[in-house]
Amino acid sequence: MKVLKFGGTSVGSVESIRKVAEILSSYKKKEKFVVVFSAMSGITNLLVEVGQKASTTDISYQQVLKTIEQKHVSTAKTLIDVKNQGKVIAQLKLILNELQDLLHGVYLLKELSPRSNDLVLSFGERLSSYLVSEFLKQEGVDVTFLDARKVIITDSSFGSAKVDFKKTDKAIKDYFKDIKSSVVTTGFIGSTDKGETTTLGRGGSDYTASVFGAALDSEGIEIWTDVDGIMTADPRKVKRAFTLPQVSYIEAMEMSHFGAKVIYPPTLQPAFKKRIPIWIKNTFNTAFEGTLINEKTSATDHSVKGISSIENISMLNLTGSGMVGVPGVSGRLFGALARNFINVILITQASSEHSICFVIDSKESAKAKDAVEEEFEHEIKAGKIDKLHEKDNLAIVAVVGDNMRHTPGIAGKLFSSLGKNGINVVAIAQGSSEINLSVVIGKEDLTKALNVIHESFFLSDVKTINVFVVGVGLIGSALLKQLQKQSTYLQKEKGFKINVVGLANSKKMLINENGVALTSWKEKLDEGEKANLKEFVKRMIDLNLRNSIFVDNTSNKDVVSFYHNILDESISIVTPNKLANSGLYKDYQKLQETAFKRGVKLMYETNVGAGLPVINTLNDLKDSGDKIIRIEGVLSGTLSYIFNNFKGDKKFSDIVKEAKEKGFTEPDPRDDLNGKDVARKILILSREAGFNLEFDDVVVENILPAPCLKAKTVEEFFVELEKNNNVFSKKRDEADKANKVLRFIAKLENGKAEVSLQSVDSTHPFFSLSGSDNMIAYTTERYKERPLVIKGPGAGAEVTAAGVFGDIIRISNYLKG
Ligand SMILES: NC(=O)C1=CN([C@@H]2O[C@H](COP(=O)(O)OP(=O)(O)OC[C@H]3O[C@@H](n4cnc5c(N)ncnc54)[C@H](O)[C@@H]3O)[C@@H](O)[C@H]2O)C=CC1
Ligand SMILES: N[C@@H](CC=O)C(=O)O
Ligand code: NA
Repeated sequence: MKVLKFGGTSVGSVESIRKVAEILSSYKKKEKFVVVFSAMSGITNLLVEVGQKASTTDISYQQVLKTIEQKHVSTAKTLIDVKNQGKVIAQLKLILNELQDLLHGVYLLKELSPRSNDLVLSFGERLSSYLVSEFLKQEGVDVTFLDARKVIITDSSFGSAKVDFKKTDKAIKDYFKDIKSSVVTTGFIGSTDKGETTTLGRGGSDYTASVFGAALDSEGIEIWTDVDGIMTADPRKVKRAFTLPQVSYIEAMEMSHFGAKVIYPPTLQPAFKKRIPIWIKNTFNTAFEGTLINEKTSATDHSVKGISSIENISMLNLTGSGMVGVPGVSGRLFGALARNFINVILITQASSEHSICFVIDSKESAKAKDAVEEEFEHEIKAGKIDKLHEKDNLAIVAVVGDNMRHTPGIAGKLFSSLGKNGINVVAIAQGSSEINLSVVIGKEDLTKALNVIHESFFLSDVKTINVFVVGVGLIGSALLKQLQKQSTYLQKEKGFKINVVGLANSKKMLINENGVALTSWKEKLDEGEKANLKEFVKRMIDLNLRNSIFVDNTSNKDVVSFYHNILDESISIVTPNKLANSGLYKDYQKLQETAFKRGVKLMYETNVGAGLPVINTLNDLKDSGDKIIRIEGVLSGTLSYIFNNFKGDKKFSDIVKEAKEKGFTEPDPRDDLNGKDVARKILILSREAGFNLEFDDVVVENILPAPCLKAKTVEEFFVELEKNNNVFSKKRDEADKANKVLRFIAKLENGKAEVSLQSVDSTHPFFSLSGSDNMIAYTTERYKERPLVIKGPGAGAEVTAAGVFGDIIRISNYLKG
């Protein structure tokens, strides 16, 4: 015979009771069943309140009682046909009168003993079960009502009474001998030998179902609730959590120990013991198959089955030299906690024996501290043991699964995914059963940790990368376009989804945790709020999303001033902006160190040669042990374009304008022409090559006449440049006479960097450059005779955005791995 149990929400309203009847109607023809009901949702809380009020002579208990009465009577009026209503309501009133008399007694006595409290609470199940049983009969389901107090025999520990299985099993079996119909019974309650009403404690109705199931050797128990079953993680924190079709008894125990509200597994122990399968089903989604809990997890199932968590915990640490090698310290410690009824959630002790850590509910930390310090009073006075050290605002995350046993790599995966997201692990515990691995972390990191772990273990197919983009000008907007175009490919082929969470330019900003639609980002940003960089960065940090990347597509100094803080918060950075790496050497070094310390990435391939692999190549050479002898290059797309096209047929100023229109120049083209942009690039390459240079160490030849430099705006600059065209044609003519061309060349040799305009002849490798090509030649110990050369377009929106995109992909691969 099957045993079913419906929780409070399933009998909480007329509509849900109708659903229950529908579900049970489908059983009636097939087989008999036992069905256990909880109190209507909200009623148990009202019963607690009404008892409290009566015992403190608060006469408003009568109002609460009225509310309880109304809820049941009005439900009966709607559900029960007129011809039966009188009888059913009279019976409900009879039960309610008994409650009223009881509360009157409590009111007079000004006392609510645990015994009378249990009696008060019992009315919730008695009322709901009776009412639903009458409705079922009316709907043609053949049931008999049984007050479970007649068969569930307990001791007298009121509040959480222990079932006497011998007597209970016999009573249940005896009762069912003569019963021809299905049976409706009350969850949560039992009675002592002497007939005193008791309650079974937390999750009591599940327990009732389990007790019946075990006594009747049931073929299965169905727990009907308002969710689809046991999920991989708390769906309020992990949006992509999903229902597990099957878990083992042990997995169910481990998972819901940490706060899963679906079931309270200790109450299912009697059923576990008899290996009775249990289904968790949703009253409001009957088509869904729910979760089956049975003996064994399939060998092919995920190694990690679920992730559970508990919040608001504190960690206490008992330390002291007097503990090492002294037996009995832990016995005394945990004895003191037990005597004070403090539940210990997790324990760790390092093999140095110098300290014992334990984790408890934060609410109990003051009590625990007192208890332990009292226990070790003498040792503390003698300086052998220190006072308890307390750490609050913590959370526990645990991964659980039968198949974790003997599967190497789980801990590695867990810790590396946490580490890459900057989540600090405060303590670790794994039982030798290997089916639960718990980590203690800061409470503020809980949601991030759950999502990171969930993605690592369950969604290895697609990982979310959260991107915050500042600067949506030429490069930024080209990047967004590329991101949008590649989105499907990246999800399908690379296994990550790039979620653009934040967007900002100098006027507006926008943050949307679910991702900004890249087809309409411009309109969305226009409707956004006023830009405030500090606030933007703060919100990004506060959101604390997993796998976050900050992308700076500006040429702005203020944005750079946030880099350190961003990296320190374990957020990676990608940028084409050269200012961070060409500022003071100590700042450059600090950023590198912070990124390394936090396990995140700072990537800037586009700082030199736009999308060309200039910086990555240099790092590969260096990392593989090569030594850089000389770096020589045309490092400016703008200057390359200008001099490649300055052949006498066009004015110099017009070619500069063309370079700007083609998107090669810096926002202010003077940054290119004054040699500064190239100086920054050779400085960055020098630093990457291992030289500790400052910007002022780079010898720069400026080719711009003073009036051009002084001009206040870019427009004014062009006016001045036009006036000075002859300065440039003169240089060109001189070179031409010698069969040479002008090239703006950067060089690093013997630790010295310089940039200058040179005339080169046809034997020089830079002679034949065209378009906006950059060319970089690395002469190294391994590439000594002929240098390693990188050549190609070194400026422009598409190639630069592609380089930024490449860095984002590299970081995504790293975070994913
Ligand atoms: N154009 C090219 O070929 C290459 C450019 N780069 C670099 O790429 C970066 C971007 O260049 P472009 O897109 O051409 O510049 P742009 O002037 O077109 O765009 C700059 C963007 O940054 C925003 N911005 C500026 N200050 C800001 C602030 N304080 N807060 C928020 N947003 C701010 C602007 O509103 C704009 O959206 C520069 O650092 C440049 O050196 C690097 C390699 C090649
Ligand atoms: N303005 C720069 C763009 C790339 O850094 C250039 O012209 O090279
Ligand atoms: Na590059």
